[in-house]
Amino acid sequence: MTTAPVIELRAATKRFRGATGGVHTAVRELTLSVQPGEFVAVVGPTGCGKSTTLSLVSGLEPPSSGVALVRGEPVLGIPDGIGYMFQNDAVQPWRSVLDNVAAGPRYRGLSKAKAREKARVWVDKVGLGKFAGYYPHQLSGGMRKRVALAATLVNEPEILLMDEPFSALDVQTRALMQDELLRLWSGTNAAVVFVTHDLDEAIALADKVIVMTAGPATVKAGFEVHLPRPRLVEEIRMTPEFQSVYREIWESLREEVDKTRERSVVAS
Ligand SMILES: Nc1ncnc2c1ncn2[C@@H]1O[C@H](COP(=O)(O)OP(=O)(O)OP(=O)(O)O)[C@@H](O)[C@H]1O
Repeated sequence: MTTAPVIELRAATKRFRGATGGVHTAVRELTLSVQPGEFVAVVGPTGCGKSTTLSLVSGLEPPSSGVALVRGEPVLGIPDGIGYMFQNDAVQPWRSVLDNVAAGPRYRGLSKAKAREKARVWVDKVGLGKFAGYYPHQLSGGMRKRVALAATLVNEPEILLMDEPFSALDVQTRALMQDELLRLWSGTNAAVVFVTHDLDEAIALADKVIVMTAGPATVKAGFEVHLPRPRLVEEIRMTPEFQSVYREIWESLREEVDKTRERSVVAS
């Protein structure tokens, strides 16, 4: 059964005016749809337009032509029900772990006590129960990521936009966070769009991997990932099924990566 997509980009194009007056096309005629509860990973060569694609969904940038729809409505501002996670997380250094996580519910109008009660549940869920009173500078990078994850999920987003959220972490912490994300996401019906440079990460997490072309970004190909869930990323990567999907997608992605490299050689 197909349901109505929660996110749709229809032939969306985004042009930016450069400082010297020229026009740069970051995203070209991009068509993409994401169903409720679907985990979509977006991979593409560096600088191709992946983050701009997320900005079209979040309303940070309007398309120059084409349309961006969330829940079937054109995106005019930042739609309700969207959560974000970026490489650099907006944890607030002056707030404790608990109050960082309570900030979203407070902003949405809950009393301090209610917001903290809700936050407590998520602080526990991400395994930071004993650190609720700590401040960000007292935590490791992985723990700060957990705070950011809890602070995002406490708002129960219907859509989660993630732009290389784990790329600054060391390999082991990264795998732990990927498992943590899958575990917490599986209890929701949130649609996820997860941008990454890392094809391993994309396949381990997603139901569908979208390969973008060298910039301007458009969808080159989409690949369904039929690996069973629940998944443990370090284990699933060892399976022959994973490796065969990896080879198939890498064939497609490699051409675009090569194009980007050739362009940068010509330009230098
Ligand atoms: N606000 C802006 N004004 C002008 N140009 C922009 C703006 N935002 C992005 N661009 C340009 O659009 C192109 C695509 O950028 P974008 O950040 O979307 O790519 P990306 O695929 O996410 O990059 P990376 O892989 O490095 O994270 C780049 O050439 C970038 O310089």
